[in-house]
Amino acid sequence: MRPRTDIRQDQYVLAIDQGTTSSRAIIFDRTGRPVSTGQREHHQYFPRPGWVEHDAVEIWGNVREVVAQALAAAGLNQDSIAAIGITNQRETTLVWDRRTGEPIHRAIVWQDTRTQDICRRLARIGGTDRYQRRTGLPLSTYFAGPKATWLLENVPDAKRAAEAGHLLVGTMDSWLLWNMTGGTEGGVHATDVTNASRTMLMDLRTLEWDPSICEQMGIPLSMLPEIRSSSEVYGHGRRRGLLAGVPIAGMLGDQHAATFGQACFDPGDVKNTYGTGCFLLLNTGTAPVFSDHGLVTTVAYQIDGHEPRYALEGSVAMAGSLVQWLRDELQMFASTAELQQLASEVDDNGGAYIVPAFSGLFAPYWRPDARGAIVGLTRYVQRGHLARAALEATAYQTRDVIDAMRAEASLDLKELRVDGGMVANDTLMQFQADILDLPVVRPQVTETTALGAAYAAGIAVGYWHGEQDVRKNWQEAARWQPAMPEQERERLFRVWHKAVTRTLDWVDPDTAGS
Ligand SMILES: Nc1ncnc2c1ncn2[C@@H]1O[C@H](COP(=O)(O)OP(=O)(O)O)[C@@H](O)[C@H]1O
Ligand SMILES: O=P(O)(O)OC[C@H](O)CO
Repeated sequence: MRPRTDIRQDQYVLAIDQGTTSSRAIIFDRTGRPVSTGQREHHQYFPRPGWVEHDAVEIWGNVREVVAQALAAAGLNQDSIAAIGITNQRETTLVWDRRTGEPIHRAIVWQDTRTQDICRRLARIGGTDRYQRRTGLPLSTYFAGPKATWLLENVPDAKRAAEAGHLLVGTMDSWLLWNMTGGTEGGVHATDVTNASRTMLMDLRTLEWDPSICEQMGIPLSMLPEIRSSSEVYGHGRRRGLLAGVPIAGMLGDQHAATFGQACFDPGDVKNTYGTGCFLLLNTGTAPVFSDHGLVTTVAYQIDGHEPRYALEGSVAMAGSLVQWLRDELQMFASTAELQQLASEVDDNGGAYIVPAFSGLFAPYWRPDARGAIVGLTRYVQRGHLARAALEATAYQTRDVIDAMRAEASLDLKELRVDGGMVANDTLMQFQADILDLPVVRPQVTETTALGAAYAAGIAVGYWHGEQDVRKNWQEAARWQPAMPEQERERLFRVWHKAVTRTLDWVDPDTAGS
C-alpha cells in the first residue's frame, strides 16, 4: 500500500453518500462541481410493522459498484483521487464479527421503532430526558444506542461473543470505513463526532463514549469505534480495492455534511434538506445549546485540531415521502411535474390541510401517538387544493422547527439555505419564504451532502484550504423573498396548528400494527 501525501492540481475528491434508499459516489473537482456520479438503490426490509432493516453486505457491494461507475464515467483511476469522504444515513446500526466480517443481523434502520420497550425501560429512571443534558438526545427509538442494545439482547449468543471481544458495533460510516481499509485484514474501526453524537452514547462536551450510559445500555466499550474528528486521515484504501492507497479523510453524518457543504460555519447559519423527510440544522457555535422546545443537540462538525461546532437540529419525518404516497398509493398525479402543475392552478389550499403524521410526529412535537389526517374538507376542495396542501405541509413543519430554533437560541436567522430533491419546486420554495418570513436560498450545487463530505476529506489532505475555500466555492443560484402579508401568514399557520391537534392521541394501544 502506498500512503499518499502528494496532492496534484489536476486531482479530484470522491465522496460516498450512503443514504436510506440508495448509495451514491460523486467525484468533485477543485471548484466543488460534480464531475461524475454512480448510484444504486438497496432493498428495504419490513419484517414486522414498524421494523425497517437493511442488508449491510448488499450496501457494501453497492458502494464498491457505484465507486466503479463514478470512476469509469469520468475516465479516472485511483491516481486521480486525492482523498475520499464518507457520508451516511445516520443512526442506522449494525453489529458484525471482526473475525469473519459478517454482520450478525441485518442493520436496524433509523426509522425502525422496535426499541420502544428498551427506551421505556431506560426512561423508568429519569424519564425520556434522562440522557439529554449529556448526549443532547431524548430517549427515542430514532437513535443508535438502543438499537445496539436490541441486537445484543435478541441475537442468539451475541452478548457472549461481544463480551469475548469478537463483535464490533457501528453506524454505516464505520462499517464502510472498516471494509474500505481492509476489513478482517486490519480494517480501521472508527467513527466521527457527528455520527457518534447520534448514538446517545457520547458525552457531547468531552466527545468520548460515556461509560455509564454504555453500561446501562449493556454495550461493552470494546465493541465501539474510536471517535475521531470529521476531517482527518482515518486510513487508506485497501490493497485489493479500486481506491488502493487513497486516504479516507472525511466522515460525517449526511445532515451534518449538508450543513458543511452549505458553508453554514457561523452561529445563526441554518440549512434545511428537503428529501424523504426534512432535516434542519442551526449552527450554534462552539458550545452545545440544550433545548426545551423539542430540538436535539448535536455536533455540527469538527475539523481536526479545531474546536467542535455544535448545532440544534429539528427532524421532520415526512416531507417528500408524502408527495410519493399521493403519487404512488393514491395515484393523484403521475409525476412531480404534474403535481407542480396542479398546485399552480389554485391560489391557495381551499381550506384543506394535510398533516403527514404517518409514523407519528418528530420535532418539535415528538408524538409517536399521532397519525396522518386530511382536515378541512368541503365540496369546494379539488385535486389542486390537495396538491397544494401536500406542499404546504412541508413548509408548515419547517416553520414549526424554525420557530423552536428562534425560541431556543437568541440568534439572528438571516436566511434559510436549502437543498434536497424538493427544492426543485418553486411553488414550495416561495410558500416556504412566505410562511417563515425569511429569505430562502438555493445554491448552485444542490448535492450538498456529498459535497460536504468531499470538502471535509479534501481539507484534511490539503486539497482545499479550510472553510474559506468552501465559502468561496458556495454560489447562490436562486433566492425567494417573503411576500405574504403578516395577517395571512399567521392565519394559515394558526389553522395548521389546529390541524395538528386533530392528529394527536390517535394510536389505539389495542390496535395491532397501528
Ligand atoms: N418537484 C418536486 N416537487 C415536490 N417534491 C419533489 C419534487 N421533486 C422531488 N420531490 C420529492 O423529493 C424527494 C426526493 O428527494 P431526495 O433529496 O432525492 O430524497 P432522499 O435523499 O431523502 O431519498 C422525493 O420524496 C420526491 O417525492
Ligand atoms: O438518508 P437520508 O437522506 O434519508 O437521511 C437520513 C438521516 O440521516 C436520518 O437521521
